[in-house]
Amino acid sequence: MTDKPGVVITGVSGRMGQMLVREVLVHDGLRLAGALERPGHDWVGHDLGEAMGGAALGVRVGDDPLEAFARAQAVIDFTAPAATVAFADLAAQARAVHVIGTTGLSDDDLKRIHIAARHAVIVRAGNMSLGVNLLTKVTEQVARALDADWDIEIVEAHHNRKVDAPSGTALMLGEAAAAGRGVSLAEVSDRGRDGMTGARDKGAIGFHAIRGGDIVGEHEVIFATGGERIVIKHIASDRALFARGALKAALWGQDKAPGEYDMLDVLGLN
Ligand SMILES: NC(=O)C1=CN([C@@H]2O[C@H](COP(=O)(O)OP(=O)(O)OC[C@H]3O[C@@H](n4cnc5c(N)ncnc54)[C@H](OP(=O)(O)O)[C@@H]3O)[C@@H](O)[C@H]2O)C=CC1
Ligand SMILES: O=C(O)C1=N[C@H](C(=O)O)C[C@H](O)C1
Repeated sequence: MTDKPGVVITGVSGRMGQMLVREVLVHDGLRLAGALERPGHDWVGHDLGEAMGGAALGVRVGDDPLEAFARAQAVIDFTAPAATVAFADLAAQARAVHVIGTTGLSDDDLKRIHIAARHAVIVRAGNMSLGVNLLTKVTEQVARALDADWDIEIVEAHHNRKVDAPSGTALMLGEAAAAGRGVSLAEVSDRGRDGMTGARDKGAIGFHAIRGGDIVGEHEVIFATGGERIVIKHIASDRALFARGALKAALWGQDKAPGEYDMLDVLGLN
């Protein structure tokens, strides 16, 4: 059926890029409209299916985002901050829904994404899974119920290829805990202690990152006080759940007004 919204996948040779291809090919409501890699990448000009080591798909890997976005209704983007910011401008020009999974974005990057969202729908989340998004709601509620005698620490674990820390998910959970406590995360955040740090600051929200092997993604929020501890944990064991969340967002965004949205909007948890 050609009237299904067409999706372009950026960074298509990446861990998430390839997972997104597999998931969109079996999706009932979306079709694969294009695949992109950066200019000079080995896959550019080759059939996507063959580049992935399988049968030909009849989709050639391109390196021209504007040309690809013009033929699509959605762009799904799990790449790197510099690429994502450039894609946000181009997706907005093409009026395509831009689903952003990329993490490690700076405040300047977020400002540029915010500007692009004046003209198109952008759905951005550091984690596209239902479980983690639900966990942010739970974290916010628990933090609201407890006072600053309860120390909050967030521990995340990922594979050894991950380039940013804390993870986007850890930051989402930190924001949720700070919102529940009625404070600004920027003011209380304490990242990766080392050396003679002194005693813990009351009210701090601590972040710790483990990197090793092929860990897909694990996040723990610890609320600790004298004599007791509450630990809330999410374990992702399959990247397909992030890809499925992103495809859900691409479809959800089709009839929305331009603006910035997140997975809580898509999942109806807001
Ligand atoms: N929100 C969520 O639910 C999730 C988010 N992520 C995030 O998604 C991002 C990607 O993760 P992952 O797939 O593991 O990473 P990979 O490194 O496996 O893939 C990234 C892909 O993006 C490409 N890329 C990087 N820079 C550019 C550029 N300037 N132009 C075009 N393509 C570019 C890379 O190409 P090259 O190899 O040539 O550099 C690569 O193909 C990370 O930020 C990660 O944190 C991951 C999982 C879930
Ligand atoms: O880089 C990854 O792999 C992941 N990144 C996201 C993050 O930074 O939180 C989501 C997931 O945990 C996997």
